[in-house]
Order: sequence, then structure tokens, then C-alpha cells
Amino acid sequence: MMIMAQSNMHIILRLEINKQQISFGEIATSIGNAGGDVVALDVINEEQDTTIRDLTIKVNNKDGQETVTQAIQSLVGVNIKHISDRTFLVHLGGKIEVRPKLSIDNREELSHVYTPEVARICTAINEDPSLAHNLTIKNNAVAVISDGSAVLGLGKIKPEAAMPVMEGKAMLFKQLADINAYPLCLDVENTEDIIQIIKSLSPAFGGINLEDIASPGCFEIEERLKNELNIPVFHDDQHGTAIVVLAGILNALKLVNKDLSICKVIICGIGAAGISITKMLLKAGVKNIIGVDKNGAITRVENYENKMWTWYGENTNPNMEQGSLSAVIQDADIFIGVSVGNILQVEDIKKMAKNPVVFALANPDPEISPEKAKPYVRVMATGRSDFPNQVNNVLCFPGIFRGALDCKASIINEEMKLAAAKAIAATIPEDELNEDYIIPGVFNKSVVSNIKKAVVEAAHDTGVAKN
Ligand SMILES: NC(=O)C1=CN([C@@H]2O[C@H](COP(=O)(O)OP(=O)(O)OC[C@H]3O[C@@H](n4cnc5c(N)ncnc54)[C@H](O)[C@@H]3O)[C@@H](O)[C@H]2O)C=CC1
Ligand SMILES: CC(=O)C(=O)O
Ligand SMILES: [Mg+2]
Repeated sequence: MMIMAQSNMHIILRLEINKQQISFGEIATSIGNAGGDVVALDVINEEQDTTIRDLTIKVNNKDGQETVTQAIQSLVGVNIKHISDRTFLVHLGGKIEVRPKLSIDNREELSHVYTPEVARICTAINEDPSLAHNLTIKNNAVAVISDGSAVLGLGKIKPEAAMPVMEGKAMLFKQLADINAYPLCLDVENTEDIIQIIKSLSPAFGGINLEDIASPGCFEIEERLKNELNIPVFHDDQHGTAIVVLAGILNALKLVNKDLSICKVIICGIGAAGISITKMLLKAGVKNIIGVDKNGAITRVENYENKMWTWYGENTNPNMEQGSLSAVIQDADIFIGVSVGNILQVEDIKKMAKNPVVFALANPDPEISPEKAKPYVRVMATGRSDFPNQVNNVLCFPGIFRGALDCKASIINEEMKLAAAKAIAATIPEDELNEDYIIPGVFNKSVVSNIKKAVVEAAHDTGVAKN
């Protein structure tokens, strides 16, 4: 299996160069020898003896940055004036904005969009609230809501700190599915308060995408909102992830020629994503799933405070396997990690059955790095964009909401989720499937349209579509 180099960090160095003492070629060679790759160059100022240039340099990681800057500092005639990180630069001022759809240039136009004429629209909606779907942004607006309690694999961080992820999701909603999504990070701890706040916000939105809310609270929040609101509520980390995982597994099993029903599947991290993936795989026909969390395998003989784990023990692990991840992974066909980084060892993979399939999906660091796992697995996937086979909920949420909003579905039900998973899997023609291509890429334009079509069809078939 081919693995791309992990080279996702770009630094921008502003260099003051004394042209009498050193040429740009010598600097570039020195950067190259230190493991950096100059990918862009801007001339900021040019004088007779000196020039100031911004160099964008690709490096492998923080250590790579250090090596490159040290190499430049050792050169005579070069002064590093400033170092910046491209990832920080693209976040300056945030990643999204709100723009008007039409421009207002005179008082007459103003009177139509704003007072006094707008009052007629308000009155119409007051008389028939369903008109809000057509006469406001509502039907193409999704709230991306987090309380910052389980952000990526970073755990509980401040709501402000969760914003970059939610802005990123909002950006992808717009770019991939033309949906206006708003990042809303709530400074609330209590489940009931979160539910009430989201209910109060809901009139402005056509759908609610819950994001990075820790388990087990996320289950109650989603369940209550689904019952108490008449717009789709979707916890992305649960269902978006489960849908994409099922799509990836369906395609991976075609390559290894195994049937879901005979596979032993280990799911590591029995939180929001792990529980939803389990439910989806059980529905798809997997019989032997073993869930592993911090204290080892979940079984029906243990007493758990977390009632989802009690359900889990009763509905999985038919052979009552007990012990650590290393113990229960013996002879497993599939490993799915949605826990934390670097907890799976090569020695564990070696114990798996022939042609192991490993989805190490924790973000930002997978349960095992693809470089380490590579020689021992048949199919490897991560949640990251810098390796092949990106199994990430970004493949699902734009398309599933596009479909749900277009047909004005009241909920996103199980049939719609299964249809989405099959649509993602079927996006890759069978003769193109290979170990590095079991899941379509995020920028494959067919993904959103295929999901949307399948989801609208399933919504109509199950009677939840209004359009
Ligand atoms: N690739 C993708 O699309 C997605 C990836 N994820 C990743 O999956 C991970 C979990 O996300 P959520 O389910 O939302 O969080 P969560 O907080 O609901 O669940 C995480 C679970 O992992 C368990 N865990 C922690 N350390 C563990 C260990 N050493 N061994 C086994 N289990 C351990 C926790 O006890 C918890 O039950 C995160 O890293 C997240 O970034 C989540 C959603 C989508
Ligand atoms: C991808 C995502 O939603 C997560 O890692 O939480
Ligand atoms: Mg998430």
C-alpha cells in the first residue's frame, strides 16, 4: 500500500537577504538539504543590496520547522525577520462570513428589504409560519452547534476553542452543498440547558447539526431535540461518522472478499461515534462486534454507570470476550478506532485475521499511524486529509443535509442514513476500487449529489418528506 508523506505543515518565513553575500539559490539549496520544500515565493521589497522575501516552505512537522530555521540562521547574509504558520494565517479573522444576496443602492430598494415593506412579509409569516421556509433563509440554514465537550480527540475545551472546528464545518457545508451554516458554540454545561437553548434558536434554522458534544449527554440531547423539534436534528459525530464508516467497510470487504456477517469487528472508543457505528453495523448484518473502551472490552456481565454501555454489553460481544484491546483483537477482521491517538500497537495488528482492515479514525492523531501500520494491514483508513482513504464525516453531512432540506424532511431517519452510506460506497465503480481507494474523496463532486438523491428518495419512501 502506498502511503503519502505526512507533509501538511507550511511555514512562511520573511527573510532579509544581503544580495552581496548570498544568492537565493544558495538559500533554497540549504532549505532543501534541511528537509524543507519551497512552495511559494513573494518579493516584498527589492533594493540594490538587499531584498526582502516571503518564502512558503513545506515541512513535515514542528521538528522539521526547527531544522529549516536553524539551517537558514546558520547562513551568512540572511536575517529571519518573521516566522508565521500558514494554518494560523488562514484562520485570521475566521474562515466564513455572511454576505447579502442583493445590493441595496437607494431608499426605494431599502424600503423593500427593510422597513416599511418588510413588515408585510413578517405579517404573512405570522399568519402562516410555514412561509418562513420560503421567505427567509431558514430552509437553507443549518446551525452547527457544540458545547465544546468532545472536540475532535482533544476532549473538553472552551467553547471559544471549539469555534475553529465549527467554522470549518460551516465552511464545508457552504462549499460542498451550498448550505448556509452558522457555527454556534455554547457556554453551557447542563444537558437540559443545552436542549432549551437549541429549541429557542430553532425557528431560524432548517436543520440542526450537533457537533463534538460528549457522550453520554449527546444521546439525550439529540433524542429530545428530535422528538421536540420538527426540523432534522443530526449528531454528526454519531451518524455522519457511522454512515461513512459503513460505506468504507462495504467497499473494503469487497477487496478482501469477506462477508460482513462473518467478520469479527473491534470498535475502540465507545462514545458518540463508537455507539452509532456499532448500531449501524449491527443493522447491516455484523454479528460479532466487541466494543473496547478505557477499561477493556464491554460485556454484559459488568455493571456500568453509563446506560449506553449497559445496552452495548447486552447487544454485542456474543462470545463474552473479556480483557484489554490487545487480548480481544485476536483474529479480528476489522478494527475501527474512534477513541484517542496512538493506542493501537503493531503487535496488536499482527494478531488480527488475514487481510486486516484498520480504520484508525481518531483526530487529529489516529489510533496508529499509517506509516507504522502499513506493512501489516490490507486496507488502512484514517480521518485525516493527508493520507489515502479519508473516512471522515465531512463526506456525509453536506449531502445528507442537502437532501433533507431539499425535500423538507421532518427528520433524518435510519432509512435515509443507510441510503447515504450505500450512495457513498457506490460512488466508486467496483473496477476502480483498490486498497488506497475504498472511499471517494471529499472533492469528488458526485458525492454530495449521489447522497442527496438517495436521501430524498428514502425520505419520500418513508413518508417524512414534505416536498
Ligand atoms: N473520522 C471521523 O469522521 C471522526 C472521528 N472522530 C474521532 O473519534 C474520537 C471520539 O469521538 P467521539 O465519539 O465524538 O468522542 P466521545 O468523547 O463521545 O467518545 C470517545 C470515547 O473514547 C474512549 N477512550 C478514551 N481513551 C481511550 C482508550 N485509551 N481506549 C479506548 N477508549 C478510549 C472514551 O472513554 C470515550 O468513551 C475523537 O478522536 C474524534 O476526533 C469522531 C467523529 C468523526
Ligand atoms: C471529524 C470529526 O467530526 C471529529 O473528529 O470530531
Ligand atoms: Mg466531530
